Amino acid sequence: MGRDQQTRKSGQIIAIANQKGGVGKTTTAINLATAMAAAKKKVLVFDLDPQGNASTGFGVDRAAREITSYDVILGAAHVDDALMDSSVPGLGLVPSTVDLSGADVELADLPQRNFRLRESLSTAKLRERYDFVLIDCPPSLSLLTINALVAADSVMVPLQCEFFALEGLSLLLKTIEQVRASLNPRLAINGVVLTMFDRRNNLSEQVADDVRAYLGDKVYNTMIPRNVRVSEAPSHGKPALLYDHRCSGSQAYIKLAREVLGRDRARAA
Ligand SMILES: Nc1ncnc2c1ncn2[C@@H]1O[C@H](COP(=O)(O)OP(=O)(O)OP(=O)(O)O)[C@@H](O)[C@H]1O
Repeated sequence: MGRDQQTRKSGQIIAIANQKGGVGKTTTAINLATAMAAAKKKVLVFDLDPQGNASTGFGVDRAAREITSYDVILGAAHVDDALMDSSVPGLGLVPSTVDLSGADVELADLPQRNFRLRESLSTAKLRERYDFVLIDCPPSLSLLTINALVAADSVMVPLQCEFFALEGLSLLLKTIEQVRASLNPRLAINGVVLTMFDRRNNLSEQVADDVRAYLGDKVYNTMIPRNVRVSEAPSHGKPALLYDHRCSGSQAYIKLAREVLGRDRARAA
């Protein structure tokens, strides 16, 4: 048994969230999970986005997604019934399909509607079985995202280095605060990851400086560069780390995983 498995009581559930679309949530879920698995961690990616891009990005064909996160969150299936092996050793996946887009309306009428995911994950004892569970959230502050924030120990926020980045962030931080106050007091901010950073663009630098001035050490030192290999990888059904592990994007996700694991060890100690 590894040293940090002896010292840490339980695995961490991390919601990867930002209500803004296209900021790198799915790309971060796929590649951070892969880099963690390469570091010998047991990782589960829970696809909670009806677009199902995390599932596609791991090469899971839509036709193969029989039991999905939709069934799990509505309580119609156990996590283990939906669990699939991904193309990465040691990395499991709960896939999603477009069915999940109807879940918000269905959840609204159910008892304990904010706690459905927490209940399903704890029934499956995922904290005892995995070092990390990464939940890929949809681009909204819907009941799905609230369920993820209620189930999680912490939130990781990918933030695209562009002009309106900070505007959306304050709404997200307010939502996290509300969830902490009423539904999940232990919810922490795991960290903010700056994505699609473009060194040649002054605006990218400016946004990164502003975010660091505003959030201090909540922001990871590692920035994910804009890199065409990262955007090509999903169409090959592979994480960027398997598609081209030497590209700058893959290397950045390996660095980010080291930083996340280092912070996790420090927290556990
Ligand atoms: N570092 C990067 N370099 C180049 N392209 C990237 C990078 N990160 C993400 N992309 C591309 O940007 C687009 C949006 O990324 P992604 O799907 O990860 O964002 P998202 O926040 O999950 O989106 P949504 O909100 O729609 O779920 C995708 O086409 C992805 O391939």
